[in-house]
Amino acid sequence: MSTYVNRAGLKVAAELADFIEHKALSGLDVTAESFWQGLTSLVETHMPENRALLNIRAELQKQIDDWHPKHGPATSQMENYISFLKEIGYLEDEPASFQISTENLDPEITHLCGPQLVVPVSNARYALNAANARWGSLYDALYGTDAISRQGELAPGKTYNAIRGKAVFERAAAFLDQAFPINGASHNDVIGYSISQNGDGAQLILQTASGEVQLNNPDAFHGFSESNKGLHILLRHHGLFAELLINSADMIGKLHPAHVADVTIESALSAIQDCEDSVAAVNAADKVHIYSNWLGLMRGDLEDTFEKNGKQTTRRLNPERSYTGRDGQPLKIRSRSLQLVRNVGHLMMSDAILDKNNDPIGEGIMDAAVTTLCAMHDLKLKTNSQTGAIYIVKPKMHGSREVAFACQVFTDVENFLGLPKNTIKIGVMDEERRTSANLKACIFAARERIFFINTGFLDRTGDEIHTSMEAGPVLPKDQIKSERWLLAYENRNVTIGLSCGLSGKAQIGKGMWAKPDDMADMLTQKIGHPKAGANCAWVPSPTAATLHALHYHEVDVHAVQRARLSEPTASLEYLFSMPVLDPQSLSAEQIQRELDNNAQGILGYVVRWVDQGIGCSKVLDINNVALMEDRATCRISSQAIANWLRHGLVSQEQVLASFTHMARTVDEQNAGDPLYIRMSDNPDRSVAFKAALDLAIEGTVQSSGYTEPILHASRLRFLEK
Ligand SMILES: CC(=O)SCCNC(=O)CCNC(=O)[C@H](O)C(C)(C)COP(=O)(O)OP(=O)(O)OC[C@H]1O[C@@H](n2cnc3c(N)ncnc32)[C@H](O)[C@@H]1OP(=O)(O)O
Ligand SMILES: O=CC(=O)O
Ligand SMILES: [Mg+2]
Repeated sequence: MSTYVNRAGLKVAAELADFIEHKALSGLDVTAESFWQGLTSLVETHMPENRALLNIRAELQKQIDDWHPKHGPATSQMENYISFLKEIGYLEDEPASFQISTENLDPEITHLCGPQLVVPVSNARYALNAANARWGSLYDALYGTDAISRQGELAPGKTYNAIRGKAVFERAAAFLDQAFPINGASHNDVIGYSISQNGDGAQLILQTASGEVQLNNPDAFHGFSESNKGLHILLRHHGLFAELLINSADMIGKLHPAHVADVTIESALSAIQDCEDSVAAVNAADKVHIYSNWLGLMRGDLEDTFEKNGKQTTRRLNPERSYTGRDGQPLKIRSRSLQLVRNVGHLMMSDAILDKNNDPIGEGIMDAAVTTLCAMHDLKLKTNSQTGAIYIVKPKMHGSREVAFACQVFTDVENFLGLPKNTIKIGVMDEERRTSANLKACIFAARERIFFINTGFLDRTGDEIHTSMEAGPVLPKDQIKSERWLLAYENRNVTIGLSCGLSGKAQIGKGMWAKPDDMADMLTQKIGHPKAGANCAWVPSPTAATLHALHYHEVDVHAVQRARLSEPTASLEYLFSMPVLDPQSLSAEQIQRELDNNAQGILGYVVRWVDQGIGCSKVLDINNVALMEDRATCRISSQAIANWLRHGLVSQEQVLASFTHMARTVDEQNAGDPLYIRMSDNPDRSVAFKAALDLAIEGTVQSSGYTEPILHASRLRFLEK
């Protein structure tokens, strides 16, 4: 339990007050008094609306729950369903045609297209890595993953496998041929890359056995530099930089016919430092930890010291990259991804601050004020945004009134912190069904500050199940994702975004690649995102960013967007078309396997959340595929079980038996973790086991099917033990 201090009528956890007054405010022209006064009035003005919005969610859900038993699934009488949604205010009137008018956005948002990395900001080591993931080694990403087959003679082995290395050279050359083609030759034919300088500047020389050749587009050569690593040659295609490192003495370079020791490419153009679904932050200490890391990123002085491969390493933010431009002039290139921060949504309350009635305040309101305050350091330093913008990603909003509410909170934060109007930009997650159905109205509500829309299909799938809980049993979770509703959702997001003028002004983003170790599969599938017209799509790691970046060289996203501009928007009928499952279509074994798979995923995720405070984990599924699990994926699995329980496909005893059985499997999988606390020895005494089970058994009554309330309460119970 926190010790509180009084600040302008609020009770603030002492450690949070200390952080704000001695760290976050230090060096800014904002006094502690004005900050606390501003926060107090923010809370007083907005908490009633925050509560009202949550009540509306519950009220609408109740009416939808009541409708289905009388009428059946939406697909059985779509017209009637749509009229009903209009009547209850779930479906809003669509605004007339308009274009967004957001100003002062960085080119990483408006023009450059590339991967968007997400990272739990609670983990400084990873957060720094994400900020530095603007550039990544293509050689490392290819060599270190299944992007190059690991079979037979290509298997990585214990020491460097030169055959695998050669396959890496060839794949890298294929990339160079695609992005930087050579007149009448291939990069595979090049035996020397060099620079020639004269009074007019620098020129790239490519030597083959049959003589000198030229890039098709000589303007793709941008500059060069020399360092103790070798000669660095800077190229650019589709706005994205790539660098060849030439060094004949290097261990890798000497094996390459043209001594290319590495190909490094621009990878994560932006990174979302996440305060939401990938973190476990349940009390004032956790929030202060998160805010401190974000402050460090915004001040540029975050560092973390840790042991890696038996060596102490200190990680810091990378400095800008320096080159000599083609014109002979010094050239600075950004080395860090553009930092965005994801706040929490409107649901959760935080007792890090209590209001005048001793009630916890909206955590989203607190995040808005504190993450903006921290980002004000960058407004002075300009090492992150070059245009004076603060980028806040706002998740889990339902409909346009909730978006308008978030924007109003931002306006008031700007006012009390003395920031120009619309300094805070909003990234609207399109991840709740009511937002997808009213997307145009949602964008309209944020039209002056919106910097992205993004299809968070994981939360969105959880909400799809929860919203139609009473319609009937849902399909197994992998099948849900290939249904027509999801295609309509993804398509509508792009076409509506384009019709509201996002192209060239803001991002249309797509969702997470949730199989962090399956890079070959990602390379095949995720090109679908830029091909659909997405400026960016989420990746779980820097390596995935480097590989996904290749897709943005292959696809000209702005051309796709131009082509899709006149495409009609998929109808609501498709959006609401998720079918109910015919229970007879699944065998008892299939039902059991789906239940076990969901139970394993929930347990594997929850046990680390509750016992160790880890909000995002790699967890094996029943087929031994490592999956990224966060609160959104846990929402899907728990809602899926809750739905089958509700419709009698599984019984409560069966669910308990499955969790008990899978707890043993999860315990075995974690046997190598010295901090791990086993569940299966005594499930009745394991807070984590109970939390996992509750998420499924109590799933139908969780607000929108969210996992946060049970996870937070369970972690707090664990900490009190
Ligand atoms: C539905 C949604 O909301 S999706 C958004 C939420 N999800 C996320 O944010 C996913 C973020 N990703 C992660 O947390 C991790 O990649 C996990 C949990 C999936 C896997 O983590 P691990 O098991 O530790 O990964 P693994 O062992 O393969 O790699 C660790 C290395 O990769 C780096 N790394 C992994 N993920 C990231 C990341 N997202 N950002 C930066 N670095 C990362 C680590 O820094 C570490 O390198 P280091 O030793 O040099 O520090
Ligand atoms: O936040 C992303 C999602 O898919 O949910
Ligand atoms: Mg989400």
